[in-house]
Amino acid sequence: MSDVITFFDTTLRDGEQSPGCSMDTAEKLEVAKALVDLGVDVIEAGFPIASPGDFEAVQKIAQKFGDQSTICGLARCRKEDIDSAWGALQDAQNVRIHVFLATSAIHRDFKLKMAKEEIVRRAVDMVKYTCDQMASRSDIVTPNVEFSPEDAARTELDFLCEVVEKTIAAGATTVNIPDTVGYATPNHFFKVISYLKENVSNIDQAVISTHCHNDLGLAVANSLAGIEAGARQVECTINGLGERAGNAALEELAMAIRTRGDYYGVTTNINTQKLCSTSRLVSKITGMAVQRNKAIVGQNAFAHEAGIHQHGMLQERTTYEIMRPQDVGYVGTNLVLGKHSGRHAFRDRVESLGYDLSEESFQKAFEAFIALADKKKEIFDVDIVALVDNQTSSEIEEHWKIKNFHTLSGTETIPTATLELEHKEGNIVQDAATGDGPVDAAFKCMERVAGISAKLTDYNVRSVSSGKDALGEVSLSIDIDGVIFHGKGVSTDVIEASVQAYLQALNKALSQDRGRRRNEKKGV
Ligand SMILES: CC(=O)SCCNC(=O)CCNC(=O)[C@H](O)C(C)(C)COP(=O)(O)OP(=O)(O)OC[C@H]1O[C@@H](n2cnc3c(N)ncnc32)[C@H](O)[C@@H]1OP(=O)(O)O
Ligand SMILES: CC(C)C(=O)C(=O)O
Repeated sequence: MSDVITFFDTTLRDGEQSPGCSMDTAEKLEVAKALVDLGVDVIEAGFPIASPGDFEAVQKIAQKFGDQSTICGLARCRKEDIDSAWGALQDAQNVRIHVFLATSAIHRDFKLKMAKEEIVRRAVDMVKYTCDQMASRSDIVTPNVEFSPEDAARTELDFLCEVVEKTIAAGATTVNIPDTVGYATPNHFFKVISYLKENVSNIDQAVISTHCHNDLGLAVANSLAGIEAGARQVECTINGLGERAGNAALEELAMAIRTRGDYYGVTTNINTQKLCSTSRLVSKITGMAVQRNKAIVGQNAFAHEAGIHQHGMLQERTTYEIMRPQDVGYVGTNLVLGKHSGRHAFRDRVESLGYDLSEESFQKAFEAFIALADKKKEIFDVDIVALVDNQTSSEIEEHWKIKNFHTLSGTETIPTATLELEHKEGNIVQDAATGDGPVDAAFKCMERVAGISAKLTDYNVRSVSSGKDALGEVSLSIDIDGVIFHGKGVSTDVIEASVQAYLQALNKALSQDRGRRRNEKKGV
């Protein structure tokens, strides 16, 4: 049987220490519920002495969720802190008190101004005091007490061993080894945990835990190195929130352990399918956006845009994916269509949207897609539907085709359009016209070239997708000799879409032999 790693989530305590991420009690209860559903083993709900609000949140979370997860409160090595933590937790089931005291020379000398002996004495006394408080409840046989030598990663190893050994002897059931300032590297952290395992005589009486900060971007790597060395609890936060650059990200640790179970030989109780929804909830509540390329829960975490990758994915997903998106509850598009995409991915999407195109139509749609992708950052399904629909409806006989057009408009300018149209028999005609605006000028110009006089009866522009590079779809109707013809055009440029739509309607009219009045003039 492989060991199960205890997941200790501190989103509500260390995570809340991220500037701007404070949560009120109602928000903390919502996050706590999500953490319970996620399968987190221990929830550090707050630092009760810090404020009445924190006290209340820890108390309410413990009362509400203490039967489903272990709820923990933080305390300095001070009686008033421990009393406060116990005050918040004492009426709930499955509770833990987490006491901490810094041990590194920098913290001893400059912050606490305490000698090594005082540190040991205070840590031992306060662990014992905590155990005594908790044991006052008749059903608590072994008080659940965690001790953290703050800044352990920068503490002299022999002194760290002494503190850890004595606090375990005083009753700590978990010893947490914080890399408080994110100074460690994986090999270094592996050595610290290994050293404790080899040199602390009673180490087997407590669970070794990691608490890694991300100042060098190594929090997850260091936590994994800790697991390799024998740690069996990891402290982490959703989305890697936390003081400064944050803590080890829970979602990354959970998926690293799951994906590389072959290597670590351990498991977790995390219901990984809830990772993305929990991440979204925490992001919404704290207002801290998740970067798009964030591992596991970022919008791009399972998105493939490059044609070669998409082709590989369509043959066999594992060519470019080490995890299944559904295993983390990812909702999004895997194959993102953009300028780097190829025919395979485009065909796959077009087919999944329900189209069965002839080879010729597919080719034309693909060319239109590539042209659009050059102008637009992201192509959505609605864009493809508009493109293909436009393509299919333009399978009407093209008497005239746009070669190029140019419009001019402005406050001091007479709106003018210059067009070059190609007739189906090959001759090219150029003309120009003025109008009320560039669209009207272009319509008049097309009528002159095609030799048709039409009346615009309806004209609509709508945005197909969102963003400033969204596709505009123009649909219009023209009346020629009492018969109505419809046209549709799609482009990121609404004037171009208008020209396409108008010409489509004119072509339909010409197919019915309507309105040919002046074709002779153009030699057609
Ligand atoms: C590494 C970590 O993340 S530890 C957790 C950090 N989180 C927080 O600090 C958030 C909540 N903190 C708070 O609300 C406040 O800092 C409080 C309520 C805890 C204390 O507030 P204050 O009494 O005003 O003290 P202040 O924060 O200015 O200074 C910290 C005091 O705690 C002492 N202290 C720091 N760590 C410890 C410790 N582990 N055990 C005992 N005393 C400690 C400091 O020496 C200093 O003592 P002093 O007031 O006698 O000089
Ligand atoms: C309280 C301790 C565990 C802490 O947050 C740290 O050292 O970073």
